[in-house]
Amino acid sequence: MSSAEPSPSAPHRATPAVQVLSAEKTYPNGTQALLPVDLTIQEGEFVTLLGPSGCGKSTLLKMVAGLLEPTDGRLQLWRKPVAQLEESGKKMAFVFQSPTLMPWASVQTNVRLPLDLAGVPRPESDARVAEALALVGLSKFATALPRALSGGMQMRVSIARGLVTQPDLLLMDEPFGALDEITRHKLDADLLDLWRKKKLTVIFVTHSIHEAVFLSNRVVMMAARPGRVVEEFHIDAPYPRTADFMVSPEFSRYAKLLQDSLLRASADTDEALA
Ligand SMILES: Nc1ncnc2c1ncn2[C@@H]1O[C@H](COP(=O)(O)OP(=O)(O)OP(=O)(O)O)[C@@H](O)[C@H]1O
Repeated sequence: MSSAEPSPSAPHRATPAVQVLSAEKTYPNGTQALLPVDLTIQEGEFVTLLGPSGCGKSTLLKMVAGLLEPTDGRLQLWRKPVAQLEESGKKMAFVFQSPTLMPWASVQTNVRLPLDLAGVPRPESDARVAEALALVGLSKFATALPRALSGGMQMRVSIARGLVTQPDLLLMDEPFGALDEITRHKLDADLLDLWRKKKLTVIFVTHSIHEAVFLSNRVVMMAARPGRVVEEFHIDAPYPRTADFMVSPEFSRYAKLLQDSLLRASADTDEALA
């Protein structure tokens, strides 16, 4: 699925897609999930949030999605408040760790759901469902029920359901965390193809250093208790990134940098607990 066209490791255009402006989050029970975070993500960037459990990765992603309000500070998408994203003519989609498919409905009905909810008429929704299924390589399974599919294929359905709305911003919370390693690598590679083809802006949450190096333009390292951003790394390797990249000295160098940073972030977390 890879194309030969060179893709810069820098974003496609210098337009901020996401601006997190001193946004912080304390849950009603008093848990300080995030100290103020400042983060700008350019249009077309692939940014990964990495860090020990409980450092606020999901909280930050949900605030970007508008699913959670910051306690203080604010967030903007294409320079508009998250709730007014539509005014910018841009769209976002959220892909969760679990595919959360309707078990009684076919693959195509599952993928069509966001379009049905938005009242998109049938001929147009049919075409868009077909395109989304083709993008994730599931055209042949349009009429199958989810239980007939493997975990990796179900995750593809979930990604197709995100893509069917033709989003500009794709938010992914550990989407491949529950999959075996081979399936995960395949989906990572396919995701990079989609990102390049559709010029998406992606924020991706993972616990995997290798996945972060393979996918990202930039990795944001976070520490816990309280959750905060501690370091950032630019992964300046060119795209397309192939299996060869994963066994290159360059890859190992980035993986070591991230591993050391993750150890520091985890030590900070342990100290906070002591
Ligand atoms: N609804 C909630 N109410 C209270 N505390 C919460 C809530 N959701 C998350 N937390 C707490 O906020 C902190 C950050 O949680 P969050 O899920 O954002 O971290 P994370 O980095 O995504 O963790 P993980 O890697 O384990 O998924 C944790 O201490 C968590 O227990």
